[in-house]
Amino acid sequence: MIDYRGWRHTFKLDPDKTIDDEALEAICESGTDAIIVGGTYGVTYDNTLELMSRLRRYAVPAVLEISSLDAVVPGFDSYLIPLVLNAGDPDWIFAPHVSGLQAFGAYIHWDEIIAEGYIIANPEAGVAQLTQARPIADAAQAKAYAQVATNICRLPIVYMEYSGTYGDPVIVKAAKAGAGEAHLFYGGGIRTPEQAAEMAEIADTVVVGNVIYDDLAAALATVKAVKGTQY
Ligand SMILES: CC(C)=CCC/C(C)=C/CC/C(C)=C/CC/C(C)=C/CC/C(C)=C/CC/C(C)=C/CC/C(C)=C/COP(=O)(O)OP(=O)(O)O
Ligand SMILES: O=P(O)(O)OC[C@@H](O)CO
Ligand SMILES: [Mg+2]
Repeated sequence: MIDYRGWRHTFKLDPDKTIDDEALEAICESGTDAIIVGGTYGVTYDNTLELMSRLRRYAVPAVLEISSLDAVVPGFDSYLIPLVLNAGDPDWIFAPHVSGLQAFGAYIHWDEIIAEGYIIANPEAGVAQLTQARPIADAAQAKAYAQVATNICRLPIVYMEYSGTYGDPVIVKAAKAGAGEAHLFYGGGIRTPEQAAEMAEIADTVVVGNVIYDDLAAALATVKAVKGTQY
């Protein structure tokens, strides 16, 4: 089992976006703890395989966050399996997982599988629209969702997802309080070292995504900011 509990910083690379070799090397050699490969739309077998092959030149762990059954590619160090806890369309809670087990059950190494309880808090994000995510009303509700993840579903990871926008630290703190023994990932809208450090003081692992494609130097600066943080 990969030791995600030691991760403080990760980059999330989207197979549907373009990254040249020089930028990929800078990301992989940045000192980040792991690369997560994933995205909501446009993730295919071919673009995932291509990115995985390029990532294998580097020592940094690479894990695939599965968002489509058409893009389950062997060769990653582990597989993250999202469950969207606040999905308004219940088919996003378990239906693809049942299909996935029927399709891939014989090939699964269970010690490579890590489930994540997603709480989607940016209603504008593609993933919120796809899953028809219910809005998070307030901090108390965020805490309760996190408690559902850890105390009822026994999920090892709670993922506070603000994909595309910077989150509310009050909500993230409440999710951390509810997460208990579960490991808290925070992702969304981090563009500066200050934002990275602020969320790293609350969450166990900070995930940096879209800024990689907009401003590589800003993305790289988040690593040092997170690593210098006490929490
Ligand atoms: C041969 C081999 C390798 C075997 C492996 C076996 C294996 C692991 C099988 C899988 C079994 C299984 C249980 C599969 C389930 C797969 C599945 C399709 C689950 C559904 C996942 C799900 C709920 C997806 C919805 C979207 C989602 C939560 C995506 C997560 C990533 C995410 C939120 C990205 C953010 O998107 P982004 O595009 O960055 O957003 P912006 O547009 O805002 O930037
Ligand atoms: O792309 P950003 O907004 O940095 O979010 C990171 C990650 O949480 C997306 O799933
Ligand atoms: Mg993205």
